[in-house]
Amino acid sequence: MPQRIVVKVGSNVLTRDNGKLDVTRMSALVDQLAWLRDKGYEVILVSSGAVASGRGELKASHKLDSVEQRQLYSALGQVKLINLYYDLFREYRIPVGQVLTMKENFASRREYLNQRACMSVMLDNGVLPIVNENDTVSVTELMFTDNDELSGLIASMMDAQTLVILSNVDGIYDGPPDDGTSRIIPRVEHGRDLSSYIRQEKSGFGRGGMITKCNIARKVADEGIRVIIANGKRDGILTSLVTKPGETPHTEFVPAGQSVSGVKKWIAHSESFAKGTVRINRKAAEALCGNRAVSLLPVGVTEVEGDFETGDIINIVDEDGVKIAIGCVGCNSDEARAAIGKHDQRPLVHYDYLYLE
Ligand SMILES: Nc1ncnc2c1ncn2[C@@H]1O[C@H](COP(=O)(O)OP(=O)(O)O)[C@@H](O)[C@H]1O
Ligand SMILES: N[C@@H](CCC(=O)OP(=O)(O)O)C(=O)O
Repeated sequence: MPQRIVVKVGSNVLTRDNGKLDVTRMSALVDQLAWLRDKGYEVILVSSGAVASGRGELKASHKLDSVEQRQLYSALGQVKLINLYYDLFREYRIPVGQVLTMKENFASRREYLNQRACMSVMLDNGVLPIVNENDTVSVTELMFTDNDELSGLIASMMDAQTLVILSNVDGIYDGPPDDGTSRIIPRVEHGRDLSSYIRQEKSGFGRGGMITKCNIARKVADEGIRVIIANGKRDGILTSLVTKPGETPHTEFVPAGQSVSGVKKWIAHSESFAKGTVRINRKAAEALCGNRAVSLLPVGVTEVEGDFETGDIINIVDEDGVKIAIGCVGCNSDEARAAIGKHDQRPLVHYDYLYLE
C-alpha cells in the first residue's frame, strides 16, 4: 500500500506581501509534490489562496461587505488558482482534479462516504485531488474555521498516514514567533497543552490562525495520523522533510499508537452537527474514560437536551458540563428521555459509535 499524504498549503504561502499570487512558490511546491508522487506517495493537496488570488483581479463596482468579498474574490481566484495548478502539474503529466466542498457535505454518514468515494476513485486513477472550500456558496455559520480544519477532515476521511500543514512559520514556537529567543517545539506528545504559547494573531491572508492548526493537529494525531506543521516558504521544504527531517525545522504531533476506526473518525469530526447533549453522572463518566471499551447506558444518564433522531450526532458531557465524548445515538430523544436512569436498557451510544475527546 502506498503511503498517503495530505499537504495543506495556506493562503500566505501562496501570496506575496502585496497580496498577488506567488507563482514561483506555487511552481516550486508543485515540483516537490511531483517528487513525492515519484517516490511512491499518494498525494492529496488542500490548497487555500482562492480569495487572496482573486483580490487583485478586479475593481469592484461598490464597497463590498465581507461575505460579498469572499464570494466574489473566491469565484475569480479559484479559476486562476486551479488553472495554474493544471498547467504546472501538466509539465509532469500529472492529472489533477478539483474538489470544492463545504462543511455541510460531511454532515451525514452517507454524504461523508460519498465524498470519500469521489476522492478514492480519483486516487485509484492516478489523479491528484486539489481540494478547497467552496467559498462562493458556503454560508458563514456553516463554514470550516479554515482550510486547516478541512485538511484534517480530509486526512482522517482518506486514512492518510501523514498530514503536512504548510504555513509561513517553521512550526509552533514556545513564545512569540518574531522574538529571537523563541524556539520551535519539535515534538508534541499526546495531551501536551500548548495554549500558553499560542497568540491569537493570524498571518496577513489566513483565516484561522495557529490555534485552529493546533486543535486540528491534535485531533488528527489522536486518530493515529502523523501531523507536521512546517514553513511552506522555505525552499524544498517537502523534500527536506522526507530526506533529512532531523535538519528541517518543523513541529510534529506524535500520532497515537492505535488508529481509530472509520466510523469513529467520522464522528470525531462531526461535533458541529450535534443535535443534542446528554449529561451523565460521575460513575458513567469514569467508565467511559477508563481503559475498557464501554458503551453509554441509560442508567448513567441524568439529562437529555435537544431533539434528535436515531443515528444523529450528540455531545456527551459530565456532571460539570465538560464535554467528554461525541457519539452517534442509538435511539431518538423521546426514547432517550424515557430511559434516563433505568437499568437493563439498550445502550444509548454503542462503543463502536462513541468517540472520546
Ligand atoms: N506560538 C506560535 N508559533 C507559531 N506561530 C504562531 C504562534 N502563535 C501565533 N502564531 C501565528 O500563526 C500564524 C499562522 O497561522 P495562519 O495565519 O492561520 O496561517 P495559514 O494562512 O498558513 O493557515 C503565524 O504567522 C503566526 O503569526
Ligand atoms: N478557501 C479559502 C481559504 C481560507 C483559509 O482557510 O485560509 P488559510 O487559513 O490560509 O488556510 C481560499 O481559498 O481563499
